[in-house]
Amino acid sequence: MPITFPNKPGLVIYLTAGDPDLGTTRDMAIAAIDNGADVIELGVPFSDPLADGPVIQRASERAVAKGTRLTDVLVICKEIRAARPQAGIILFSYLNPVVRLGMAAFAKAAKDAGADGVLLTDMIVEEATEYLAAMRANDLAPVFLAAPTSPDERLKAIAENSRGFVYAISRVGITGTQAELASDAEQLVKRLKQFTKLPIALGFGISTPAHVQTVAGFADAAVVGSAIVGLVEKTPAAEAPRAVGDFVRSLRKGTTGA
Ligand SMILES: O=P(O)(O)OC[C@@H](O)[C@@H](O)c1c[nH]c2ccccc12
Repeated sequence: MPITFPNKPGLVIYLTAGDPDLGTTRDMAIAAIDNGADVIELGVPFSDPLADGPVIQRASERAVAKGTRLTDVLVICKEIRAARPQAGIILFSYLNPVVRLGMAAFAKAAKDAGADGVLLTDMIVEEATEYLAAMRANDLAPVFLAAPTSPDERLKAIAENSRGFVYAISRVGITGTQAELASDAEQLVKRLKQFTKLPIALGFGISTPAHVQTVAGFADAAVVGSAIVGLVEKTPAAEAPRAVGDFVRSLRKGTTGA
């Protein structure tokens, strides 16, 4: 399915799959969708998550320690797809687990699992020929990350090769919550808009309803990761889906979304 953002602004929710366990991740994804998430980023846990701040690193460690593998994440992807046919689902991974499976096999498995798109954090657009071919062959949307430090010609390549949306990183550094949204963010979204009509989703440091409202002023969607993963960390598994659903609903307060 093509990725769409029915709500204004769009809301993308990141979950580390397998934390606290795969069944709970599935139920949290469904609760997030039912409370206004347009797109779920289903994160494949990885032992060396370079771009991640401490909250997501800890979640990844817990999920890896439980033995969560890419193939397990594909299983819950399929379950989420079956439960909520209309939602956007992006498989979110570092390159390493994907390369181990093989790019072509991964793309086919992602399609079979009902994913709409893929985001590989450490895949750079300049080296993406095989990846892009595999995405195209399986009608999957490749999403690339754009950073405030990227020069215009990189932003252009990122925008032209992304499908579904472009992920704009609000600041240089690692994932994690912060009090104020970075001032670079609006400028980056403007620069990307020169090169594409695709929706621009802004991520890194968005954790409150006020942040989401601010983002709505200049971007098409907000990505929320660490705030959700941190909530999951401190909530007993049985209560986590409801807690995530309530939090997602609160993020929408004051917006025109669901
Ligand atoms: O955690 P934050 O600051 O809310 O940012 C979203 C982010 O977590 C999610 O999209 C993400 C998780 N791991 C990443 C690695 C690279 C880029 C983005 C990500």
